[in-house]
Amino acid sequence: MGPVKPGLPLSIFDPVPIGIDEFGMPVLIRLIWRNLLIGGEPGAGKSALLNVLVAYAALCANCRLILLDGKQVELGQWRKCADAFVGPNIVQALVLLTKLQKMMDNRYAFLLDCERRKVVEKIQTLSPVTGEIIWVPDAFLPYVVAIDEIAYYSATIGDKRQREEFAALLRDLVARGRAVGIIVIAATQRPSSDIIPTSLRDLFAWRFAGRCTNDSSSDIVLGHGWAQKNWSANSISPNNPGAGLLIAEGGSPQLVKTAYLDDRTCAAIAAYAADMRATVTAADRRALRAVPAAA
Ligand SMILES: Nc1ncnc2c1ncn2[C@@H]1O[C@H](COP(=O)(O)OP(=O)(O)OP(=O)(O)O)[C@@H](O)[C@H]1O
Repeated sequence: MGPVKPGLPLSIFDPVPIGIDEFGMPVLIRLIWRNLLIGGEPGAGKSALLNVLVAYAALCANCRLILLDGKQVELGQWRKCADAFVGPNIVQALVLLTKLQKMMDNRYAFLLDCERRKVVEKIQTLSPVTGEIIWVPDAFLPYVVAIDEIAYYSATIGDKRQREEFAALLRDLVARGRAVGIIVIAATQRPSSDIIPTSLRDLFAWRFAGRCTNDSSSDIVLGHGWAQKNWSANSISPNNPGAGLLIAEGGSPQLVKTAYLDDRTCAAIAAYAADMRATVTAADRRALRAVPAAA
């Protein structure tokens, strides 16, 4: 594959297409400065949605990927596109999240020094060559942190102290990571209050509930009271994987059927994205996006 042409990689700052609504219209969500919680019973289509989002992120030259997957095979196809891939190993997961936490603190210190509040796609600067005003990418790239099964790390493997440490680190990343470009997308097949306490759920601005076994599980993902207003993911047919209720920009649940990438398609996109990411070095990333301010 030849060098990547300007404009070809996607941008993590753009809205991400995830599926269609009841009218067949495309549904897009903006991931930057947001986190997404995905819940639902086994087979509801959580990993499928996670794969769609990871595929998009992999195709973005301006974001990095971190993957945690206790089963390894749900996100394993994207490991060549990722800066880090952690399987069923709580120690590695803790080391990784601790590093991310440190990076988050450093990024905040940087923003404070620059008197800025959040990472942006491009900033204006003077070209050292021509002296004209140009747009260049921000000093650091966003990270998409995808976790396929929170409960595996926070309630299954390791000892109690390690599980609690995982939960605390995750909560901190979800609570503080947005402004510095850390986007957490976390899935769980156990939407119960011990895995997703309200205080953690409420930190996720975007939420997707695939079919849930009862109204209270649906409320644990979407937020208390939605089932009472007839928005329950329990009403979704078990024969309709990928259908779910999404809370995003509009603030109210919306019925969505997510896109689906089969294994072959994921493999093809992952191979392409890995190639593209290897080609687009840090310098290329700057050059790709450094266009005159008037453009
Ligand atoms: N959007 C979709 N359109 C069509 N089929 C889908 C869609 N999403 C999922 N499926 C089908 O449902 C199956 C289960 O999906 P998936 O593995 O994503 O579920 P899950 O909720 O992650 O399950 P688990 O919790 O057991 O990991 C897929 O193998 C696929 O056949």
